Amino acid sequence: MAPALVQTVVKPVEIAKPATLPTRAYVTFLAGNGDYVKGIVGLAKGLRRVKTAYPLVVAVLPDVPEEHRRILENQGCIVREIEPVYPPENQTQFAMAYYVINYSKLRIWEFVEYGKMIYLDGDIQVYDNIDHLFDLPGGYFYAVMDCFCEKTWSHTPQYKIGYCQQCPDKVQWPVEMGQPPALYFNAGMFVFEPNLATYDDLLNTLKVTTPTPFAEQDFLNMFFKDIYKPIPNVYNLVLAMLWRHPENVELDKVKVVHYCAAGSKPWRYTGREESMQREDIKMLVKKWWNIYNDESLDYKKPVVAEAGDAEPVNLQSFIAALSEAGAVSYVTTPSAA
Ligand SMILES: O=c1ccn([C@@H]2O[C@H](COP(=O)(O)OP(=O)(O)O)[C@@H](O)[C@H]2O)c(=O)[nH]1
Ligand SMILES: OC[C@H]1O[C@H](O[C@@H]2[C@@H](O)[C@H](O)[C@@H](O)[C@H](O)[C@@H]2O)[C@H](O)[C@@H](O)[C@H]1O
Ligand SMILES: [Mn+2]
Repeated sequence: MAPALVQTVVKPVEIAKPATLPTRAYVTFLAGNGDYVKGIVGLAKGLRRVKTAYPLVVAVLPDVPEEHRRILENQGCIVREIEPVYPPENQTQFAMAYYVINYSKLRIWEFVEYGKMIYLDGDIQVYDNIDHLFDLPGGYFYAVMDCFCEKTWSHTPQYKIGYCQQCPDKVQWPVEMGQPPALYFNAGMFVFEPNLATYDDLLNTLKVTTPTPFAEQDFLNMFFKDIYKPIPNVYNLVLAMLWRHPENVELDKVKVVHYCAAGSKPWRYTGREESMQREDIKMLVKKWWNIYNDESLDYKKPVVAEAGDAEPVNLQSFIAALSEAGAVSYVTTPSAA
């Protein structure tokens, strides 16, 4: 006798709604049609290598060519165009002339579809998973303390007296110079919460703030001074630390490397600049290239099964599985035959 026709009545299963976790993402910034796009491809592959659970958003200025945007999308990045942000008219000598474009980073506070983001410069590589930083308590600005010992700081009083926050006891801050500088972070990596009110406040404050040599890094340090919380150097190794404060670096524990020292950008590395022949620098540049060239780390678009090519489902085992889940009660009806 033909098996009784099974008429299934599928009850909607009450699926507990997950608590609305804030959406999270890494975000970086790309300007121009030059070779920084390689930095961001390397970053995207590096994040995949450490199996991050979150996407990488790339805020691109209008001058980033279509071809570069395609390259980044093909590496699984979410490409978002932003408008440039310029500081007020000024005569400032930036530490690097191109720093003026870095103010455009401020647009990322407008990405409010994300509850929490980790910003990473395009010349950064992530060698260990740092997703746990998204669980840091809200309401603060987290970043790693910078170093004042490179020539790029020669315009500052701290450089002139040899004071650095990385070794505050080596050269005491003289009483006659007032308060030592507030803790100062490197703006190549930070954990922040996009927020429209903060965004408006940032842009309005920028309009009335005289630009200074480290451009948006100085500005962000001033703006977030009261809620800035330092996090360990392992989350943003400013390369100069290797020769300026080796006592503060345990290279095998470093999770994030920031290729910001002059001549250290891996995709432009020639080894000619000062300190660039160091064995640790050569090792870190090679490490970056190994990831950049590793095709197994390229993005693979998820295959979406077309309706036609779905595997035939064994209805009985499917129903049995549903009934086990209590989702289905079915009534047998006399067979048609
Ligand atoms: O021509 C440029 C210069 C800078 N940047 C972006 O701005 C960030 C900050 O610049 P950079 O890292 O060169 O500053 P540094 O950390 O070396 O002072 C870079 O990492 C890139 O993400 C860019 O996309 N194109
Ligand atoms: O626009 C200003 C930039 O200032 C910072 O770079 C500097 C800073 O780290 C100095 O302390 C180093 O001496 C120097 O090498 C390095 O380039 C940020 O990394 C970058 O993202 C960006 O904010
Ligand atoms: Mn950088």
